[in-house]
Amino acid sequence: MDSNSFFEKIQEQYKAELPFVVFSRSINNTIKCWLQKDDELRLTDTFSESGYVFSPFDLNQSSVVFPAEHSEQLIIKADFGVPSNLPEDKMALEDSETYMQLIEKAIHSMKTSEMTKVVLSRSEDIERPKTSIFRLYKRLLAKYKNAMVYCWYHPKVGLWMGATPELLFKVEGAQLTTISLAGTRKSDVETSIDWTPKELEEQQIVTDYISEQIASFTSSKSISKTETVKAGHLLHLKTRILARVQSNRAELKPIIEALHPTPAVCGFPRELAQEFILKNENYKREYYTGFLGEMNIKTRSERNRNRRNVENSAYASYGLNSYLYVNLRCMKIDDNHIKIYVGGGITEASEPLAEWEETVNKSQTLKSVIY
Ligand SMILES: C=C(O[C@H]1C=CC=C(C(=O)O)[C@@H]1O)C(=O)O
Repeated sequence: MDSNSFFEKIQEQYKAELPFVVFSRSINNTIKCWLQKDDELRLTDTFSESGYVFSPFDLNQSSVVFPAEHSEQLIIKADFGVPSNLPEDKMALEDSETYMQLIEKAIHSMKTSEMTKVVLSRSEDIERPKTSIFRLYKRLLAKYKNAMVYCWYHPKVGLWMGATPELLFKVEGAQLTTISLAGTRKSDVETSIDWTPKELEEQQIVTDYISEQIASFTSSKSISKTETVKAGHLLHLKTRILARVQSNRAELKPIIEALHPTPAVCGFPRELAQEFILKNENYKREYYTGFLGEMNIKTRSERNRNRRNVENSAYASYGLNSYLYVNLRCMKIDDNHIKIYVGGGITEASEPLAEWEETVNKSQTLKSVIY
């Protein structure tokens, strides 16, 4: 199937007001879609289905699933196109005061409580230009080749689009991979980055937390060196954590509960930070900083492929694979408006103005494809 017929098919689905998700996987250079055959809203809190899941930040709210048995899946080789020369951003018009006051409040609270990090966020409403959502999606794809670029739609929920740099985790058979991501800089600096102690500390909190959270059900853990990675025009600190899940069939729910929400989108300790967010942010994150992706996909894997004298088929096995991403750098789109969601990690060493500017930079990554 070529790219035109692929997108035409999704467009027809959208016109018929049927649920779909289209997403890129840069790792194997593909774009895939799931088209649900009816418009039923199916929810999950067990994460045991084989399907595509779309979950909110607050898991007390429901997660939507497109079950495999009710969906058609299509896949094409990615043709990301060339990013057009889009004008650089218009400044955020919003009043920065409210957001900076919220940061001050968090810093004050950290001085008087056990909380050491909290991720605060805000949304920005802009008018939707006449561009079709598929054009917007293709522009995002062209600009964010390393990200998981998605567009998700359900007629009873709405339309979300984003380009996330953050894997929540993937499970391939018994192999669990997750990352810790934090720290943000603009990537226009040519010289190597001198990350500040505040940024390094913020990212280390995430790595330590993840290691601890998975310790009780994994073995053979290995933690990579921390590196600087690019996400659009931003840079982040990233560490990769690998481990084996101690059972043949890795059930998703305990892993999700252990890792979501990570201190990269919530804070530390998790309960205190989550309470602070839900009480003080003054808006609903909905699916922003939730997670999304394919879960429990039966996949054939072959072991010992190099051993010529062994019949391969004897060594082929089926594992369940899941690829879940944190919903960052995302927006909710309706007929006339686009709501962009952005946030950043706050510690006691945070400077409110710099934190505000960081969220402005993050919203620019999305706005630069909208206008
Ligand atoms: C919460 C967001 O980013 C997180 C991921 C990477 C770096 C972050 C930071 O530098 O604060 C955040 O923890 C967001 O982009 O809305």
